[in-house]
Amino acid sequence: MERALSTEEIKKERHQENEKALRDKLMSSSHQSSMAMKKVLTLVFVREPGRILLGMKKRGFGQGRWNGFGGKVEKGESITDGAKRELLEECGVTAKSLNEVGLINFEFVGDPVILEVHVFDTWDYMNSPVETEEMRPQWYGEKEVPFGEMWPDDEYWFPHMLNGKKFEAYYKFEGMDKILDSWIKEKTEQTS
Ligand SMILES: CNc1ncnc2c1ncn2[C@@H]1O[C@H](COP(=O)(O)OP(=O)(O)OP(=O)(O)O)[C@@H](O)[C@H]1O
Repeated sequence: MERALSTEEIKKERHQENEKALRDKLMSSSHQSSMAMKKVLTLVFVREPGRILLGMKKRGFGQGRWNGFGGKVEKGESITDGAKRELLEECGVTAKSLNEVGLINFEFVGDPVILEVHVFDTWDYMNSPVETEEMRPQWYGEKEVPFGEMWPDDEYWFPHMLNGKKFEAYYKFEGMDKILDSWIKEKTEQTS
């Protein structure tokens, strides 16, 4: 017959259980981080007083949604060079300078790839936007941004950008429409 455990023995057992739980947690998180892959992307918004340039994505990831211009940073390219290249390729605009406005990490349930999106804006650019195979550009008043036809995260961080505030944010998606978890923090510096 099993005898009752003493208080000391119970404590020891609990301690061992906690240790094991902690070990499992650490192992699974280091496992995850060794599995996790990052894809570095850019997102650029052309600004003018009171209005912002958006593009309707005509194909690929985010098709059918209004967004800024951007895409994957290529090997050997700096993030800002990648941002400028995508802006030019997607709507014919050349940014003379870019302001860093935000950094967003996106996670999709079931996908080990984390998207690290570097968000920029520019007030200093050349050429009028033109439609390309990838994007149909359109100016929107800052108060008429069509959040209903954009990525659902946009409505949370756009106000920070429109107010000239830098931010860092995280969104965990289930599918393309549902945000399960998120945080956002504003940086103290002003961008404009
Ligand atoms: C999940 N919530 C999101 N909210 C807002 N914006 C998001 C986003 N997720 C991705 N984005 C942006 O969408 C573009 C995709 O670019 P994407 O077409 O994949 O890149 P690129 O043009 O290099 O691809 P191809 O090489 O043509 O396949 C890129 O600007 C990226 O920053």
